[in-house]
Amino acid sequence: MTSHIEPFIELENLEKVFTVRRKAAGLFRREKSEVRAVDGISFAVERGEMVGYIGPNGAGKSTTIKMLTGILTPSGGRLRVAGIDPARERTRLAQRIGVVFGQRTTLWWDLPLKDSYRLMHRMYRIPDARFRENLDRCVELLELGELLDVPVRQLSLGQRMRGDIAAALLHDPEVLYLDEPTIGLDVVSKARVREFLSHLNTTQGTTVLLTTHDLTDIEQLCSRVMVIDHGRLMYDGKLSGLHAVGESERLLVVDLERELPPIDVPGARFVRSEGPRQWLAFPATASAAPLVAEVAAAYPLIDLSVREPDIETVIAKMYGGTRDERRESLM
Ligand SMILES: Nc1ncnc2c1ncn2[C@@H]1O[C@H](COP(=O)(O)OP(=O)(O)OP(=O)(O)O)[C@@H](O)[C@H]1O
Repeated sequence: MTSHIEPFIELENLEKVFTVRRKAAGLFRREKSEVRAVDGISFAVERGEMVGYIGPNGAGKSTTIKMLTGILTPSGGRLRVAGIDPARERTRLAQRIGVVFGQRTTLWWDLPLKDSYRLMHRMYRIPDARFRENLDRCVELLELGELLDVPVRQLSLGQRMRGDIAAALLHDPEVLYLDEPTIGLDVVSKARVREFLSHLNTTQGTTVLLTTHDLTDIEQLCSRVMVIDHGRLMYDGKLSGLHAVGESERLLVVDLERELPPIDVPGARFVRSEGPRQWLAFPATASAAPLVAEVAAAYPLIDLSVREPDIETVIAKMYGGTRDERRESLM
């Protein structure tokens, strides 16, 4: 036994290289090429942290998560989750982690929700009392009561997602990996999922690693965010710092009573207009309140809303070039 406290998740120079064979000129020739999906990533996450793991499409997020669960074996570097090497002891690790993939379900499609839970009860050998306690808590907090007898195929996306989150938590995992848990959900379902995750983190101390394209998920849930691009860690810190590095802007969408010339107020830049609606950009690090007050005082308003920059835009600004340009440079 070592006496010092180890971080709960620890990556040191982690790598994953895929070899892809592509059809080349000539009938039987195939060219081999390498994709460095994860290209030397190091970070440590303490127990109880809730961390956002973000980046553009193809950045290497899912590949990292697959290595953290033991589904994929690293090509290089070192990896530990709760002191366990995931690829070598995948089954032992499975007892301690929960995984939710927003784009695919771990539930049995044709079975009522509660039957999927019963199967998990047996698969994970969860003690009866513990299972019942966890299920009751999830049913209450995720409002699953009326859905337990419904076959999974008949659930809406938001209901299924809540069902999947409960499924990942029945065996009391110490760490939860969430890959796009709010993708495709309506505003109300997103809010419910976020509220639940925040509650889980504060009451159970569950360590959470969250991959998402929705900046609001990160803003509302994570005190720390890591950005990866081209398989490398580009940023690790507070979300506000990311905005500053990316020099990103938020948008104020203004609905005027009638079509008017571009709004001119200090601290904001006119972007475009469409009839009586105008879009103004202002620094993401600035508060919207003074700007809203200025616009409201000087213009006949019907409505106002603030749009957050999406992560892809922030990242594109951080490293220059558009997403498509970066994607092209990958090929
Ligand atoms: N099994 C595989 N074989 C070959 N290449 C792969 C494989 N899995 C992933 N890749 C490649 O590795 C890179 C990283 O992919 P990954 O799925 O980890 O990205 P991501 O950040 O999760 O993207 P997204 O947001 O689109 O899900 C991409 O270039 C992808 O094409």
